[in-house]
Amino acid sequence: MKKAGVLGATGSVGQRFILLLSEHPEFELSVLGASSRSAGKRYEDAVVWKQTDLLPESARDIIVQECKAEAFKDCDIIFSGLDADYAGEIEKEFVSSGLAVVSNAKNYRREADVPLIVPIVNPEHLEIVEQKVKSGQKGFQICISNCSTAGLVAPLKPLVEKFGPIDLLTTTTLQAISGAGFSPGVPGIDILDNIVPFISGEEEKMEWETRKILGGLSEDKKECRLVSEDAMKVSAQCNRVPVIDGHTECISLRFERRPPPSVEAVKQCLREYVCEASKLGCPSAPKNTIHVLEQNDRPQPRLDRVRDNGFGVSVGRIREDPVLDFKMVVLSHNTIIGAAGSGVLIGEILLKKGLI
Ligand SMILES: NC(=O)C1=CN([C@@H]2O[C@H](COP(=O)(O)OP(=O)(O)OC[C@H]3O[C@@H](n4cnc5c(N)ncnc54)[C@H](OP(=O)(O)O)[C@@H]3O)[C@@H](O)[C@H]2O)C=CC1
Ligand SMILES: N[C@@H](CC(=O)OP(=O)(O)O)C(=O)O
Repeated sequence: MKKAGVLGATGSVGQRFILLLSEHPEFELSVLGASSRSAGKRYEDAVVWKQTDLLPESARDIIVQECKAEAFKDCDIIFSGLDADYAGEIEKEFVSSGLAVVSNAKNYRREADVPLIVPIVNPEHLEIVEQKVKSGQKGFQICISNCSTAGLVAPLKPLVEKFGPIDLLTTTTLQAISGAGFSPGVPGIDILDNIVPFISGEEEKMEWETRKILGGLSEDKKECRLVSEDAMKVSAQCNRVPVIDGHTECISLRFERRPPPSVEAVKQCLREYVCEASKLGCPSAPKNTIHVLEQNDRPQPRLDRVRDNGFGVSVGRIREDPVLDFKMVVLSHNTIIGAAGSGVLIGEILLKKGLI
């Protein structure tokens, strides 16, 4: 068993890490960290537990630590769900102390030598980490994408692989409230009977991160190369809706190549896609990476977000678009494949590759 540390263990993403790691076959929950408000307390006393699954027995009595590398020095991997206002400095100290950090925070996503990973989409970018480990470097940073971006790129990857570049892409999101975190979280008065058509920074993140995730690597495999803005124009509009978990996205896209494929070919391509983590036999990898739904009123967050335990992405209403080529509705679990689940799956891939 590898020892796992969790930073930001009391938050929305942190609680999901606790659930995913508490009975994991390869990782054991070892050290938990949060702010000084929580440090020194038993996890059960520090956390305001908001998951519908019960707080796992194995986590209850762990004493929460301050997020200092010294307390985590025996961990094989660190999963971070830290508030981005504090993640930058804390994660830097962990990496420079020789620890492997897989983070949900946005702070280092734009660094060229930091892979931005959605494990069901671009695990090949972990080659950057492989180079670092081979050269003797101990600590390294991996970032997990923004949660809406994770759902968006899942169907795009197999489509681009099979049918060539997508040059125009629009997405309108309907994002769950768990995406806004728990401290303080979205007030009931703002979201009940309502939709909020603004999520700070989200549209810019989606538009930029999509180009990094679908891009390649430099020749020496040391840096990421973005798809250029000219080659792929991405436009996102983000909305907060009264759903607890699961981000829905209405997307439209155009392929550069003419003529475009048929609707049936697009569905087939998505159905057949098997992510690398599944091929490697990672325990959390989805059986079906993409679930193509045929019912005309699906996917729906309450009904479809837990497909493949939240590691699978659902795509429905795939049809021709009179403006671009195709439109479809994508649903992904924001704290599982959009956050903590991706972290755990990245950890499993690192383990299979002997990088931790
Ligand atoms: N929620 C989601 O769906 C997604 C979130 N993310 C990102 O993941 C990260 C965590 O998000 P989320 O779980 O929603 O946020 P929360 O607000 O729910 O949790 C934040 C966590 O950070 C800890 N924290 C706050 N201040 C400090 C500090 N000064 N030092 C150490 N720890 C501190 C909190 O501990 P304490 O309880 O002690 O205050 C808590 O554990 C963010 O960077 C977010 O942007 C990314 C993708 C999806
Ligand atoms: N902004 C996302 C969650 C999030 O925190 O994303 P990021 O890590 O990119 O800031 C949401 O509100 O649903």
